[in-house]
Amino acid sequence: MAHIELKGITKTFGNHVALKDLNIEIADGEFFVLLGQTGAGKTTTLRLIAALEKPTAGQILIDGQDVADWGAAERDVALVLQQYSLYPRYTVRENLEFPLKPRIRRVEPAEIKERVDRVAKTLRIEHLLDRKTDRLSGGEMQRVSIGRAIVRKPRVFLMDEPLSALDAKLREALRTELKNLQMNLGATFLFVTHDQIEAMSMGDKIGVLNNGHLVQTGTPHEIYNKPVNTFVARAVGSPPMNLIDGRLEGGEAVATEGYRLPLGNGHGIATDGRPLTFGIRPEDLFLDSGAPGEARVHDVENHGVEKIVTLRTGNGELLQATVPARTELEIDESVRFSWNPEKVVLFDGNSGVSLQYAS
Ligand SMILES: Nc1ncnc2c1ncn2[C@@H]1O[C@H](COP(=O)(O)OP(=O)(O)OP(=O)(O)O)[C@@H](O)[C@H]1O
Repeated sequence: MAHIELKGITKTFGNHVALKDLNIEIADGEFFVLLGQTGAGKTTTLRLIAALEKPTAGQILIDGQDVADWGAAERDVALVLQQYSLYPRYTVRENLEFPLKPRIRRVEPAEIKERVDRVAKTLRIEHLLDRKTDRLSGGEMQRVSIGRAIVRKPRVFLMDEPLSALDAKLREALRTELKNLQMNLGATFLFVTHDQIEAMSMGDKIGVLNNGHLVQTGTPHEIYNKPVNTFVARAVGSPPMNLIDGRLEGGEAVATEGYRLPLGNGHGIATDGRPLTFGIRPEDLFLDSGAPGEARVHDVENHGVEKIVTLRTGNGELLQATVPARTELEIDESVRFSWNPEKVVLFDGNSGVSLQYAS
């Protein structure tokens, strides 16, 4: 197990800056998720920690030691990729034994057997041990890939979108299993994904990466409820946070559209007239015949326990609200809406930075 620290890491490829002044601290035994869109720099971060790339600037510390001169073996990290890197002609058992065979590790045959059997049991692949890996399903192959990382008992697990090639149901099941596994092993995990649901459901901490910059680090609760800017606000939550442009006037949020909604206490730093973006989660926007906002029903999606209603305001702005499934709504029906004033997040209208964090 290990504590990892990236200090001021910059990585350039020619003129292209893949990572810029990245600072991340991952505690011993923590499940840290790096969330970002394609090209954000997620894989590069993992490759730097795994000693497959060298940083252009900055330091990587493992348990407080600068590992700049350490090779992959010395760093003792396991990398699990989206594509299963298994030997197809070998059995599952042989694939699991493989990382323990190099002479450098000197693991005794009896211990190899014991470790492989234990890992197979943990991952529920005991019945597959004698099967060739090219005869496995995608989910089984990914279990074996994870197993190959676990048998080695590495200090750190680096996982590069290991679930993204699987179908939705399997992904959901493996998400839970992987999280349980990490808790049982007490291992340090750095898991990268572009899937915000994966990030929210698995991470003890999430780091949101945008274009090589780490925009925010926090618990899933902090990232969801206190996004530092409108980028993070949009990156998590499904449907995403509603962002409404407007300004503050006498304690009310005045949307550019013309409707006014109340703002609760605790928003004292906002001055009248300043351009603002009001952020409100769909679960905090509600329909009520006496409410001040006017809109028409643009779309209704039935999700079983709830409905997601898209409202079209006077100027054609689209807002989303989650309402109980029993709510009856017709497309184009005229409705009134308001929000929970305590849940509104205010962002500067120009920079998009949350006023909670702005100076
Ligand atoms: N070896 C390389 N040479 C040149 N550019 C590279 C190299 N590796 C990565 N890059 C660039 O660095 C940026 C970050 O790439 P990286 O693979 O880390 O992104 P990512 O977040 O993992 O994306 P994805 O989700 O698509 O895998 C991208 O713009 C990519 O094109």
